[in-house]
Amino acid sequence: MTKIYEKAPAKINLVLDVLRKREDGYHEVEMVMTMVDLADRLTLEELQRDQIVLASQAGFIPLDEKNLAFQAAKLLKQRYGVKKGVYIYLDKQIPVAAGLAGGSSDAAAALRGLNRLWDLNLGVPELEALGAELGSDVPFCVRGGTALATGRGERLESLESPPQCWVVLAKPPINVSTADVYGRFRASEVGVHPSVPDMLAALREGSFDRMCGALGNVLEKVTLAHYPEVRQIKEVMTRLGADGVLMSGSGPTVFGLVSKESKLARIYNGLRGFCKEVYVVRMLT
Ligand SMILES: C[C@](O)(CO)[C@H](O)COP(=O)(O)OP(=O)(O)OC[C@H]1O[C@@H](n2ccc(N)nc2=O)[C@H](O)[C@@H]1O
Ligand SMILES: Nc1ncnc2c1ncn2[C@@H]1O[C@H](COP(=O)(O)OP(=O)(O)OP(=O)(O)O)[C@@H](O)[C@H]1O
Repeated sequence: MTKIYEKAPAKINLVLDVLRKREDGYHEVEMVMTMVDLADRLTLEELQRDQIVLASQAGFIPLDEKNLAFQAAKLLKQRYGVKKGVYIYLDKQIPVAAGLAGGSSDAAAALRGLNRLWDLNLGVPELEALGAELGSDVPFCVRGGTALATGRGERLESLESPPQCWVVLAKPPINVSTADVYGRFRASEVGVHPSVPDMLAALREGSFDRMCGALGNVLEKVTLAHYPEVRQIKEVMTRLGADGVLMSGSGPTVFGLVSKESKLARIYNGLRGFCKEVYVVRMLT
């Protein structure tokens, strides 16, 4: 029996700017996103009966139609008239509702994996378009790497990888709803917007210092106002010596970019003092 394995890495937003609210309720964004090597793992196997079955060791995520990986399988079956079943095992490692696009990356991995398992022969552009039907972050998760994302997040332009560094992720024990954060966001209240051109120049030059200087996320204003613990983690990470510190996506996870390995133990131990979920990972290049 064929088994397909797919890795579903977490993403971070190096820049997240929101330009305006659109007529359709979504927001027009400009984001620079990249992948880190904290990943869920999916195993996909053909089932004898025509059914989608999802299982996971994680007790705290839905395993039915609410799961984005399940939705990805259902979408492919409907769109291409697939009469086969699939068993998907999801080894969940990415924290949930964390701003790390865990669910979106699982959906993207399911699209990639089922394209192979069911011999659908879809190209990356087609998989990205299907991904956009599942969520704004899914097309980027299909493509991977580093990209500029515009529109509601689905229009992508691949970029060079960021200069290699360590990424420390710290997630406070709260779950933040992306819809809530966008709902509370007011474009008119943003003072200074982050500079996307500056981040693009940093990546072109391969300059770690310039990348740290160009980090910015306008959703921080909303999330930090409601969750003081996110602001506190940012302050602690900065004090402990991370070179650049930012909230990812709609939060609550905060990431710190660190160039010197010798700094990591102090930052990790300092954070672990009051935050249980801390990860030290690398950027995926
Ligand atoms: C915060 C980010 O994760 C940053 O990468 C994304 O912008 C959100 O991506 P996502 O979680 O895949 O978002 P979706 O599942 O498409 O939408 C969740 C909810 O967020 C809001 N939403 C999302 C994306 C966007 N550009 N504008 C929005 O206003 C909408 O209210 C939507 O109902
Ligand atoms: N495969 C999945 N893994 C985790 N959560 C999922 C999945 N499918 C659906 N969900 C639901 O989606 C919600 C958001 O989870 P997810 O981990 O994708 O958020 P996130 O990391 O904040 O995403 P983003 O950064 O794209 O906003 C959770 O409440 C969860 O119940």
